[in-house]
Amino acid sequence: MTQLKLCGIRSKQDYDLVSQYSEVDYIGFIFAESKRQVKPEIVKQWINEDSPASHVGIFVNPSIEEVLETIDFAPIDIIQLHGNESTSFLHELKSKTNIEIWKALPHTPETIGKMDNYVDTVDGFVIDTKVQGQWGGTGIRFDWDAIPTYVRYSQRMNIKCLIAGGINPSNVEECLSYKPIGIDLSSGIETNENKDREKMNGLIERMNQYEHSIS
Ligand SMILES: O=C(O)c1ccccc1NCC(=O)[C@H](O)[C@H](O)COP(=O)(O)O
Repeated sequence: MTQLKLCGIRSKQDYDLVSQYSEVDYIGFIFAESKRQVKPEIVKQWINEDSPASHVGIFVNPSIEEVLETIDFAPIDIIQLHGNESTSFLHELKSKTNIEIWKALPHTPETIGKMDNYVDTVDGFVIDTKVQGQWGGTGIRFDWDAIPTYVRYSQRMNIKCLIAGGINPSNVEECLSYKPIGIDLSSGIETNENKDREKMNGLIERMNQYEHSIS
């Protein structure tokens, strides 16, 4: 099954809702400045460390100290970087944390070249929509005809690659038809800034329907 990451958990209620679905592989928390920003000491109280899902901490151009302090508080399995972090920063971060690091990159004609720069340093990629002045969580999709190029790249390089940006229950089957390795959603499962049970049910139902239709 396609890997599933749900991001931008803002409350214990959000966390408990998304944790109910066995299909969820990754649960993400935004530690960067955002309407979805959460504090590590609060996230620690929400996380169930026995959860089969991995917990992902999202940062934008953080300092090494900021990441270290955050993961000291919150039991984070994966660091996802959404800014302009350099490869030397990533090397240093890896040596100091020794946990999985994913680099988020906006989809542009130059993205594959950028992946080449990072591929030896990171454990995975998230390809998201480029929106001027925003780092992520925009609810806007990019041209999904590009997805197979990212899939071929990640298979060739043997590295994880999730597709993000504007995926929701209504378009998830279309997205899956491009055969991404994993997908990452935030806005598409929200109503009034909370994760929404009906949208979650719709998402999982349609993902399962798609999987059955191709099996
Ligand atoms: O979601 C945010 O507010 C955010 C802010 C700053 C950096 C990254 C952010 N989100 C990262 C994610 O992994 C989102 O899931 C991804 O961008 C997809 O979001 P959406 O288009 O809303 O589904």
